[in-house]
Amino acid sequence: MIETTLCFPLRDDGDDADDVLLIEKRRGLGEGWYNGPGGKLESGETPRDCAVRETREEVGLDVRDLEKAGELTFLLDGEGHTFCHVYRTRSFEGEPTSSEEAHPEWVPVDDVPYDRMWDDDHLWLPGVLAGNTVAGEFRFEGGKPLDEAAFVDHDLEWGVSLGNEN
Ligand SMILES: Nc1[nH]c(=O)nc2c1ncn2[C@H]1C[C@H](O)[C@@H](COP(=O)(O)OP(=O)(O)OP(=O)(O)O)O1
Repeated sequence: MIETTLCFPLRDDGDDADDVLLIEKRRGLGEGWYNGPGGKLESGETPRDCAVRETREEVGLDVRDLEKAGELTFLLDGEGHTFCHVYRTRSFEGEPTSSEEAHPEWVPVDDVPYDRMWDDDHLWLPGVLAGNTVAGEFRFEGGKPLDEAAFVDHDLEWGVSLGNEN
């Protein structure tokens, strides 16, 4: 199974609500859709280090103090395809900048474009952005690539204890 990360930087919008930093993905899996910065673990890398590296590479933001918010398993035709570690943070330095991989955009958490994201995101991302923790399994069918397969069903567990060691 491919091991991946997603990181959701949050900032106070100055009006008692939050913005989240999303990217419009410019290439690879999920191209053209919005998501958090993130990607595949390199060999020997911890998930947390991967989330920090990918966020720096994709949007030029140095994130710190990542809080583990979710563990998601994506199955394709009954087999494990991707395991994804999800983080959020309010601690970062720098200004988001576009790269070849991603175009960043601060978006109000109540205005996340779920219609332009993976079909599973509206099920778990609102809770993650509200501070909850989640473990989820999402089943896709129809063959590779995953972003052309159909999302068929899922199981979710909220308020899970994820520890902070990875
Ligand atoms: N169903 C799904 N819902 C979701 O929100 N994110 C998903 C997802 N399935 C995969 N992802 C995320 C995990 C990971 O951050 C990203 C895919 O990883 P990568 O960006 O590394 O993939 P790429 O094919 O672009 O890889 P590279 O060619 O190495 O850049 O998509």
